[in-house]
Amino acid sequence: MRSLAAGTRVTVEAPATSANLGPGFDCFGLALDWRETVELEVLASGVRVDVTGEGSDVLPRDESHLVLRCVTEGLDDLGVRAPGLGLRGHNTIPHGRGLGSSSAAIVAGFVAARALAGVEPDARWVLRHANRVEGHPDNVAAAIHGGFVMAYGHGDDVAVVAGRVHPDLRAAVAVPEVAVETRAARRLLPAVVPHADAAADAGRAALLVHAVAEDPTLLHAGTQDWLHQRYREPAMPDAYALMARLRAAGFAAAISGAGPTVVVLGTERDLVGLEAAEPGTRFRRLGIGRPARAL
Ligand SMILES: Nc1ncnc2c1ncn2[C@@H]1O[C@H](COP(=O)(O)OP(=O)(O)O)[C@@H](O)[C@H]1O
Ligand SMILES: N[C@@H](CCOP(=O)(O)O)C(=O)O
Repeated sequence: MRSLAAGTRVTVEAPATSANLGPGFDCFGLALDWRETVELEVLASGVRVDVTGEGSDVLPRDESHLVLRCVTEGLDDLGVRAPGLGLRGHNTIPHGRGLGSSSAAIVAGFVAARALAGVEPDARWVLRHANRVEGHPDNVAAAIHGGFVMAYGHGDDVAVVAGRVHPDLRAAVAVPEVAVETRAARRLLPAVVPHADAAADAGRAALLVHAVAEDPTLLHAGTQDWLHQRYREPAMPDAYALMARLRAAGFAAAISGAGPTVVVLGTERDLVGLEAAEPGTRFRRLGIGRPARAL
């Protein structure tokens, strides 16, 4: 196994992502223009972790840190060893809000592993590893490719197609203070759903691909879901109610990922009335995000 020289370093940036977008459960992912960076350095020995921003009060400072775990797993797979590792995380994506913080961390770790090992970037390799760690491919695929993606496959056999994004597409997110763990939100989903709901979601998912690519006027119809959001309402009643009110007012609102953030899609013009519709709520407007990359 090749050993890396102490002092080898890389900085990686990865975007926040919004998954599902209504009917695309575990398939659709949208990268947002909201990034965080992490610096990795090969040390002569030991582990050093320094974190600022989101999660800095709770994240582990040892080798169990999610980014470090992915760097180590990636290096291992590449037949490379780091005698020690230092990490400096500049975290901006809030955790457990449905904005893909864990996927950003995981993807950053695998991208960093290849850069530290001095091998060329490989999106398929990162997707395979990141999907295995995350357990669902939508956020990691969007973080790897940027823009709008459709991830598909079964288990480890995962692939992704990048969809076209209309140049005027924007997102607005309302991010609650409270976190909901993705794992907990997944446990709320039923094992069986009515055939009519599955069929309706499939139709809306197809429509959403067209709406995102060509026709933002169809975003409201295209973000309608019957398969998962309603089952998660008990874990995020306020977010669910906000989404329902926004939809009733004509906005293309959905629960972002496993929630509780509410994401609204539209052109800049479509999003103008958000604050007037929900005076107590702060919306952050975002463009579409770039792929994760070593800087
Ligand atoms: N930058 C990071 N560094 C280390 N761990 C992280 C980072 N971002 C997220 N995590 C881990 O992922 C968890 C959040 O994952 P999850 O429940 O899937 O929510 P999210 O929707 O934010 O991805 C955090 O509690 C933390 O354990
Ligand atoms: N398809 C997943 C997406 C989870 O996204 P996250 O940003 O909440 O981790 C799900 O809905 O469980």
